[in-house]
Amino acid sequence: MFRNLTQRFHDLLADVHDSLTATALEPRLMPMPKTMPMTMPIPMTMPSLQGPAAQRGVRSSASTPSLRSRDGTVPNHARLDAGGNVRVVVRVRAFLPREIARSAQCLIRMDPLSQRTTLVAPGDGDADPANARARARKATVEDKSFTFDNSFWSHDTDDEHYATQEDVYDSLGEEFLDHNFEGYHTCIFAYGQTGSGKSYSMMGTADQPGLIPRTCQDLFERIAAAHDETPNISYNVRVSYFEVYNEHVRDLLAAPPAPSQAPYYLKIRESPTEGPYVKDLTDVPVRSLDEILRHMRKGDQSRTTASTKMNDTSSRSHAVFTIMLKQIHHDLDTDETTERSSRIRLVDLAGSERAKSTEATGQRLREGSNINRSLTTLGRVIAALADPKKTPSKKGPGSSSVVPYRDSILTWLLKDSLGGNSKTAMIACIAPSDYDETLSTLRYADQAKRIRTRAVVNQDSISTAERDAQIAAMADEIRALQLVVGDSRRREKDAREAEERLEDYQARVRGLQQLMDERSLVAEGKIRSLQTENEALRLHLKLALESLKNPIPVVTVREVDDGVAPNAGVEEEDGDDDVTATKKQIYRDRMLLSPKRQHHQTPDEDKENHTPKGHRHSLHHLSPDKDQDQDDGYASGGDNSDYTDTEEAPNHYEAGADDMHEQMQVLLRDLDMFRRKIGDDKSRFFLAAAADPKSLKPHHQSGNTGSGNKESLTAAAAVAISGGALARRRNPLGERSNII
Ligand SMILES: Nc1ncnc2c1ncn2[C@@H]1O[C@H](COP(=O)(O)OP(=O)(O)OP(=O)(O)O)[C@@H](O)[C@H]1O
Repeated sequence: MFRNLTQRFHDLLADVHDSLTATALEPRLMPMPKTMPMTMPIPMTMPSLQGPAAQRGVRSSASTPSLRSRDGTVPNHARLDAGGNVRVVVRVRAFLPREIARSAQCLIRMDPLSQRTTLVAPGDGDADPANARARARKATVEDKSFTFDNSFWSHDTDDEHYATQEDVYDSLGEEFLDHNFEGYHTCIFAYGQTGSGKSYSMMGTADQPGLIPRTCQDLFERIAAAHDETPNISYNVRVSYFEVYNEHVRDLLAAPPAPSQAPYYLKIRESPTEGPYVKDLTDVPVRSLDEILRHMRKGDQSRTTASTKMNDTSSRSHAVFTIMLKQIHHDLDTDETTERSSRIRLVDLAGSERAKSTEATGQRLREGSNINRSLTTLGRVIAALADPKKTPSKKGPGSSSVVPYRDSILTWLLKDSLGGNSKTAMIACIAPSDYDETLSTLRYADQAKRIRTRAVVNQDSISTAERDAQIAAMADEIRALQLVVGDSRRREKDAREAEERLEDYQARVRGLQQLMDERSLVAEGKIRSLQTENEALRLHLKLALESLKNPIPVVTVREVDDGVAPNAGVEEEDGDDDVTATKKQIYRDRMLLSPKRQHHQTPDEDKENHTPKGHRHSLHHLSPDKDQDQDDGYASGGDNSDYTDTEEAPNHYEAGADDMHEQMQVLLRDLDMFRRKIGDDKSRFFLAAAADPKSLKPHHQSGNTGSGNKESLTAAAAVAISGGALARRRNPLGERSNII
């Protein structure tokens, strides 16, 4: 009956396993590298992996074997245990030369069966100065025992339970890499006081590679093996490496800044799906072990380390090496694509330190202070996660506690790993002889054991139809984006051309504007010239009119009195027709100014003859009074002396009329000629102004404007005066208005 029950139990377990496996993971996606031949070359930098140690089995009595059995299959309970506690292992290192020198005693005991670690209180024989304080509290100091998932005894190489680097990897690293291939995020971080062996466990040395290089090697071995087994799986591996130094994030894979440049720090952002992440962090795709090891070494060299009294190469920062693994599997039977993404986070924390022990000063002291502060926050986070009920909540009793992730950069960045979607392990590194520091580390580790995380498989499956729909949607999006890009390029080109056209247009407008300005200057000059010429012409005409209105006859009264012939009284001017005309005019005036003719003189003429003062003297004979009162030679000569005989008078008048007619004919010809002359003057004047306005300018611009202009005007006036005088003389019967 018992056998039946056992059989039923096994059957039931098998059913549950099958159904869960079918719903959770595609078995073919799980690579089984240990059964596969080693196809990846093993680098020379990892000799231990090629030696006998690589061939031997796990022999650390203090560690449990990997969850993955040696035949390459993954135990089912590992797959079912998605959520779980933080896995905590403790590792004690060997004595360092300085500890041997001071005859330090090993205070650590480990039970390989129970995985119990015991810290022994320093006894009376312990003279180690590091335990002076503990010895001083002798009454309260006692042995302390803690049980962990693994207790790695790495103190004495001769001990049969000695845990090598390989043992640590096989017990912890290998199992966590299994989880990564299953699709879980994982995190392994090393914690402990300075010089306790964290960097040694995580990075190792050239001949004793630690957890990180071994994980990288195993990763690429498994990928190579999986490719050989199932070619329809493709893998994508990316790596990043950063450090948190003095509460700043530095990219360890980026080119280091020049010595003169300030260090470049990265910012932290938080995504709703991925949680906190480092913005702009270098994320390098890697295809081989060599490549990833090269990046690891490069980042390791960039890491901030310094020599302290406690450690020659003390890490002054928390270093985070991250591997992103993506597995894409296409099932040909179902035509379904499955994608798993997992993150492998390997953290080498800076060590807690006492300023007194390290004797740090200056920058080292400041680093130590920052390290301790962030580790204290880590302790509070661990405490809050380990005992949520004990942690006070801001929302009051009963509500979920607030974990102070954001109190330090380290805890903020490790938020997901410490209390979220991750399978997490802590390697608590302890020195063999420092009671107080080791006790502190063991307490941390013991608390961390109680932290539960909620790891989930990060897997997406899509059917062919969904994938086709996604591809179609993406193709549509690409087409739309191409259109947008094409459109914006076209618009950009149009805008550029329009801009060029506008510039060309503006240049032309500027040219035209300049031309207009120049022409306007020329036109202004012309206008000024014309105005000047116009003024000159006005003056010319005015003088001509004045002259016409006030003719200046040259009369010598005495000669007339002396009975000289009509022409005798006129002053001679050589070769001047006008003089001849004047003489004739004088004679005509004599003739006209006889008492008979005086009746025909118009009142206007009478008035005009009185205006210019100078002329009045020469014209006073026109007044009837003057004719009677004064003997000016015209009246007496004309009326009384020459024609006393009334019978001879008509003949004399007839002869005079004939003479006058003849004189009038002459005068009319002269008048006609004068008109033409005036017309010529006028036309010449305007033609000259129109053809070349500047030609008239010198009168104004030559600097002797006064004299030049005067001369010109005088000449014009002279012409006008003479012409006007002639016209006036030749137009005694009111034809003045027709002259010009
Ligand atoms: N298991 C071990 N076996 C042999 N040597 C070890 C072991 N662990 C640590 N050491 C040695 O101890 C010294 C200090 O180790 P390590 O530098 O790893 O300490 P750490 O905890 O990283 O210190 P820090 O926090 O100051 O960086 C190194 O010389 C290292 O080689």
